Amino acid sequence: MSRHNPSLQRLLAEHEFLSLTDSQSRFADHPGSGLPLLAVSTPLCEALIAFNGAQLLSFKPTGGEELLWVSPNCQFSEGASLRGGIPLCLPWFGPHPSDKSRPNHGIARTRDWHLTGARLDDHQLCHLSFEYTHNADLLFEHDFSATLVLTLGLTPTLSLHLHNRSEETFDASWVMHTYFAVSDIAGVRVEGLDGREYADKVRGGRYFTQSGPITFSGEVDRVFEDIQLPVTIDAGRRLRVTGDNCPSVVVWNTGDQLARKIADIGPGHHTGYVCVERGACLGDSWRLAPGEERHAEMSITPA
Ligand SMILES: O=P(O)(O)OC[C@H]1O[C@H](O)[C@H](O)[C@@H](O)[C@@H]1O
Repeated sequence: MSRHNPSLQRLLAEHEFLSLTDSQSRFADHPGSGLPLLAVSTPLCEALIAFNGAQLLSFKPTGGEELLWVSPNCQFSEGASLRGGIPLCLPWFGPHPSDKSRPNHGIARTRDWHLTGARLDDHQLCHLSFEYTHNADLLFEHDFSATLVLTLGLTPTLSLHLHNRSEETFDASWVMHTYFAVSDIAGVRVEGLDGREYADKVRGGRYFTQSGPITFSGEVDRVFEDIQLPVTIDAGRRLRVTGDNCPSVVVWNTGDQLARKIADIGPGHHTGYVCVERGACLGDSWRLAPGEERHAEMSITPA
């Protein structure tokens, strides 16, 4: 388990801005057996990260509001997929392309990641590196390593480095699946996709053209490819989601009906979040040759 790894113990001892905490004290009354969390406290922000998935669960700029939503029914257990924050879906997005029995959205979000680096720079930006090393197994047959670097200032930036350590070429699709906290989904608009084609997962993956901003009056599950520009969320506050090498944008909310059927969301809780995800999936997926490394970055800023 991550909390026993020597590099974590050394980094905790070296850096006052880092401490260990747990889900029971930070997310009281949530189901599950509990998880260790890394707490970050700097002059610019407060944040919580689960080693399970290297998942940013909470981010609050100093003097500002919480950016991320965590479901009141999020199950905090080792190896669970945590419903909220920014899960990293990797090395496949959605159902596995050829074997539907494998977990949705790959394996990275449910594995244990190691904190391998931490520093606070001269501008008080906190840089954290988390690593996951995958040795071929029954769920994904290729060796790879992934590094997720979180840069936390008044805003968060997440960088992904993916390295094919195997001797074969493989395809990877992935997204940073951000759950943004909103006061009511009914008033949310997602802008910047007008006129673009999307695969509508609510209508069997068929393609349609977006007209105007995306609004939410029921289930929305749209995948846009080849989007180079930022996307803006208008939810009272305005947030810009910018990607570098993140050409895919996924916009998701369950709506009322589907929320009732998903145990870790539950009746009425769809109103508190909107997912606007950036990455590389469908036709934007990555093909990595043996030894190849690729890099991508997503940042979230006020618009
Ligand atoms: O329930 P999960 O496996 O976490 O997936 C949650 C959602 O993720 C994405 O946004 C997909 O486009 C949705 O189709 C999916 O339902």
